[in-house]
Amino acid sequence: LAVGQAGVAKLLSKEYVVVPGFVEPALVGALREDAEALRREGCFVVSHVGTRRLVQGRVKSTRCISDETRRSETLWLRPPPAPSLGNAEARRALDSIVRELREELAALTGSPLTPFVTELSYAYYPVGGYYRKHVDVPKSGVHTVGRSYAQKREFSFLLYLNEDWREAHGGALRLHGRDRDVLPEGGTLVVMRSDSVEHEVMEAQRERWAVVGWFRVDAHRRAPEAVFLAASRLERRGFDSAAAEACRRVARDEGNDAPTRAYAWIRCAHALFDGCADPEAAGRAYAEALRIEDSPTARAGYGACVRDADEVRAALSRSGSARTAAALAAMTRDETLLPRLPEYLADSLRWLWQNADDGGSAGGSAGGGTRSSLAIAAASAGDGLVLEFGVYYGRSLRMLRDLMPHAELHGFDSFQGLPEPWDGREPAGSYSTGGEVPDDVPGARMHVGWFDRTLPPFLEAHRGPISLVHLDCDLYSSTATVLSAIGPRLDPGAVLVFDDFLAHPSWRNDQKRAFDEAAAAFGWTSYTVLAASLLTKQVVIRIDAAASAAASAAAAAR
Ligand SMILES: O=C(O)CCC(=O)C(=O)O
Ligand SMILES: [Fe+2]
Repeated sequence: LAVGQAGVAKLLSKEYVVVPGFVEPALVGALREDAEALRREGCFVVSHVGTRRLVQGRVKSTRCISDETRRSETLWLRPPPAPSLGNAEARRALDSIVRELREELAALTGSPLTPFVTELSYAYYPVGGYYRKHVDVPKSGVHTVGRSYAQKREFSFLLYLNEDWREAHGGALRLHGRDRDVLPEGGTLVVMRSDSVEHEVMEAQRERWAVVGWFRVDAHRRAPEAVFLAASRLERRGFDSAAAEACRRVARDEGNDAPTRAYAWIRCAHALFDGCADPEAAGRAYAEALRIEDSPTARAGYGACVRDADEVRAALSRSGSARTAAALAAMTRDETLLPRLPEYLADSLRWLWQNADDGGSAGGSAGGGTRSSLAIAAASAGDGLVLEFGVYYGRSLRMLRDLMPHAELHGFDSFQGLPEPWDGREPAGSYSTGGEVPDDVPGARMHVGWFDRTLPPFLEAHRGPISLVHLDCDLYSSTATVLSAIGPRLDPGAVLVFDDFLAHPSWRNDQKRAFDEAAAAFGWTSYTVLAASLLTKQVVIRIDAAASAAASAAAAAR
């Protein structure tokens, strides 16, 4: 299942490539049936033409239904249709094909195709349907809007779903200026450059079905290929040794400029520290970064890796960033440092000193990271259900899998990103995977959708105790939704890992507020902060006392 080196070479030189038999007939048939079923359910809409574009800072829309240009119907597959409709398994298979295709094209063309914003749809052309000559994106460099940042379509791809298509059926894809008509025969893949290949769908004499999609690039940041690949590997896989190695290669490449190399060392260190649990190697990578250029991030990271207390102090005190100063204060318990910190950091630290079981340096509050927080949580948790809210590409879920190989693991995510903007920092839609659901966490079950829809039926069906909950969903509202649903099911000993609890300006109004409200509602009169990190903002809390289940249920009902 690959376009292959030769195919990609063709794509680069001719701007298009045709790959017959790219997908096997069984899957083509399943997708075709899925599309037909979804159309019977009324999911398709009449296809539009035109764009919404930013022109001199204003949105200019030419989107409309134009019979002159196009007669067809579309069903967008991002976000995905409800899994109960059609054949969701076939759609999942399509998702992984599209993902692999994107990764292959990114690797072999060097285009930084972003995983976040692949567009994907089913297209249906009735008898008499057509799409007149057009290019999929104007060359002028304007970008469609409605996304968190501008991304341009780079490659268009088509996968046809029709059995035994003959020339007499019409409906060919005509590639203008290239003297080529492609019959929409089932399993045939076409990839073309979105901004240059003029094409047309000739009038179909038979119903015509296709998968149509676009891979996009971030138009503002065309990184060098290797840096992109390393970064995207980190984004998806997060913290494994291959990611560390990819970053190390970029860092050692003398052809890259100093900021790129320093950045790559820092990301390499991050992968080593958090994924490979190898602080010594991470410390060396941070030191390499510091040799290239001094930065608070590298200093803070270095400080979190080295063992020698004096060295840690030296690294942190020279970093010049408020957060590392706070980490230093946390380590040394030096209250005289508090007045020099921004109020939200001083406030975070005071809270920590009041609540942590060892008085504040819990879990090395200089900076534990996701892995060490989860490891501390896993060590304390029982053997009931383990739930993660906010899965993204699944990197922390993979860590949980490693740490708790026998636990029953469940991941919850809409895979459509944040439902609302967070704290002015992350726009709505951040952390979307474009609907991609990670399928490589062994034994983990995924629950796709908004928490308030997926959680109640889940809790109905899973009556056993809940031992560990990883709340990586940022928002007050999402965290509150989860805690109010699972609160009645948390017994003493249950462990909560919050990913963004502490040490950001609105911390008292985000996850902390959701926790305080749940503690009041469910009678968590006593709890222990097992670990906290002023650098990475995580907090691990074990509930030590809870009102009886009946009382909590009553509290939930109030
Ligand atoms: O279905 C095809 O062959 C081409 C469709 C197309 O050009 C488009 O949707 O932009
Ligand atoms: Fe097109």
